Amino acid sequence: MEIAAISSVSVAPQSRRVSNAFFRKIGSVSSLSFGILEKEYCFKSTSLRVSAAASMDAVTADKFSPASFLDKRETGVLHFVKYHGLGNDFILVDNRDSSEPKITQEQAAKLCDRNFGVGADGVIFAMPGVNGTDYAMRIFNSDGSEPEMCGNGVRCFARFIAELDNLQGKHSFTIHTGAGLIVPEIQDDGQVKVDMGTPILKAQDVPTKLPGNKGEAVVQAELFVDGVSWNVTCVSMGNPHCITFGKKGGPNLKVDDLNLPEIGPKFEHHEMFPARTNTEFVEVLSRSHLKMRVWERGAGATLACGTGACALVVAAVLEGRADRKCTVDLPGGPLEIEWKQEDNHIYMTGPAEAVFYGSALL
Ligand SMILES: N[C@H](CCC[C@H](N)C(=O)O)C(=O)O
Repeated sequence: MEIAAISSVSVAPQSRRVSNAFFRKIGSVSSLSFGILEKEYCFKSTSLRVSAAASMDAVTADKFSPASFLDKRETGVLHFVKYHGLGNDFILVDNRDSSEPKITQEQAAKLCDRNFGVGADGVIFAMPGVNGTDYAMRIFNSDGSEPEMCGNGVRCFARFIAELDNLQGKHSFTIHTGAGLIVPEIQDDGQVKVDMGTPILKAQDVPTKLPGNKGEAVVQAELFVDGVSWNVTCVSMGNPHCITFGKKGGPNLKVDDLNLPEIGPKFEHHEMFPARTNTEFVEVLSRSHLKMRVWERGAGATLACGTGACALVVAAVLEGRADRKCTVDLPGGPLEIEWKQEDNHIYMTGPAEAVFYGSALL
């Protein structure tokens, strides 16, 4: 499959400038004059043309609007904006004109490839609202599978919409997702606070085949992985999570010592999780400070997982290890999580940042 050219220009600080002329040309993907570096790379059955403009003269970035860039409709070209939430990174697509994703799950997987594509943990589509919500969000993981929800992704989604609509300051949106209604609110300081809804604890709704052992919930239950017994608690945030603080009868986890690529897939594909699972390995630093590493369903080891951070606070409270308001340290940075007693909703607060605008030939 011809993956094709990827042209990207960093949305850089004010000091650097990008050219609308550059973006006008992207559609034709013609070789641009002046300082174009165009190389042909052939990898087995695929070939990839990468063209990257060197410096261009131009207007300042603040006169450049994402909407104008994303407005282009060349066939076979996908314009996107790359975002990340604590290093959990996504290709964001303005899909507000259709309820069908602009690209297939297979194309998404290829775009997420960090060598042959743009590189990302997933592709997120901003789509028209459903049943009166402002918008709808769909996401494809980097393996092409479609999860119900993404916490870091929905913070990026909120910032993406604000940029597209040139909104400044505090704004909140109602978003229809596979996990139901999700409401992110952009704070004055640029952080995004998200009402992530309520945790789902009923075993069969996580889903897990482990039997409920605390009412219908699975709390500190035994899970055998490769003959080793782990204590696990299972929580859904619309997507399934298996949370462990360590092996049965063993010492508390030191998450930095874990070999995630070795152990992660064994949890992800475990027979007790019919829809696979995200797995959070957690270290308790205090009753309000937790540290985690995550192996994500459909994405592997990521630098952060927002739904996972929410799920692990629920698990820590259920296991009596933590209070309802915690700072969760992820490899990419901290998230503030609160599981409110009064409404049973979980609130997550954290950053989301744009990195660059790009166009990919499909
Ligand atoms: N891989 C996850 C979806 C992304 C979740 C994560 N990136 C987050 O921030 O919540 C799944 O298949 O359920």
